Amino acid sequence: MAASKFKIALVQLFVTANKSENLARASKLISQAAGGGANLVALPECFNSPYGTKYFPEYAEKIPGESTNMLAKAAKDNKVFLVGGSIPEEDGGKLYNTSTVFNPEGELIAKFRKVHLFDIDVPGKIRFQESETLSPGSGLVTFDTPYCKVGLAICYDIRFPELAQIYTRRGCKLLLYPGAFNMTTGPAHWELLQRGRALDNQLYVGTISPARDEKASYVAWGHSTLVNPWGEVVAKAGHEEEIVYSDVDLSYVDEVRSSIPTSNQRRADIYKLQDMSQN
Ligand SMILES: NC(=O)CCC(=O)C(=O)O
Repeated sequence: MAASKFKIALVQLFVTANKSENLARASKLISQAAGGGANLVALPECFNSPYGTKYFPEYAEKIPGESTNMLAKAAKDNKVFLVGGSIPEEDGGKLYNTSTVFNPEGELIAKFRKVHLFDIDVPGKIRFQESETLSPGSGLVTFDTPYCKVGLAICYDIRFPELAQIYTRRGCKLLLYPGAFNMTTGPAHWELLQRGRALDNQLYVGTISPARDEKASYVAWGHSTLVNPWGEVVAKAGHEEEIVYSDVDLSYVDEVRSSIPTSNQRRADIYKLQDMSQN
């Protein structure tokens, strides 16, 4: 029988422009998280490089490559499920924002390329166009653990509720979003979006941000968070480097879903959600 509780660690890594330093720090914090009892450890979006369109080509790697080799080893050495945040990936002359997941044997069990690119223009505040250098992924990705099925997406993807609904339909009880919101949208939307996805779908939602670096060209909001199926924040980081731990109680997902059974109350006669993804 599947365990109904497990411990998650959200590693809010301080990311610099030095890739080797980022990999070494990430590896150290993964070991620390495992030592703290985590069964599943997750890193932030762009954990190996600064977040910015000009950096993606410079730091992009093949998969497997230097960064994912480190992740595979860290997962195996520490016997944890490891969600490797994301890295800029190069494949076939295109660049992607890609998340990889490793099991406790160090095997790659999932690879997700950010589906919705972060292209926004908030006048006088922030303009960011990921599509200047990145291409979007074209598939949705879940992975199995002995605890539950987990749905994976990256940052801006959290703004698209259909994606979270499809993962829920596929049986996920936890959604993870490595992400790097900023000082404009972070305070306004970061927690609200997570609580919205968690409440709509009655599951756990975890987000993992880099720590805030005021000197970086893109200043991340921080505040890596875990929200429960009732829509409550159960663990939340500040903005500095830290590891946030929390228990994920899967029986609570079942309890909330049976108390307020929205998934059985949909009106398929008047609207429907269609899963077009091949994976
Ligand atoms: N890295 C991202 O996708 C940032 C998304 C973001 O900040 C938002 O407001 O959405």
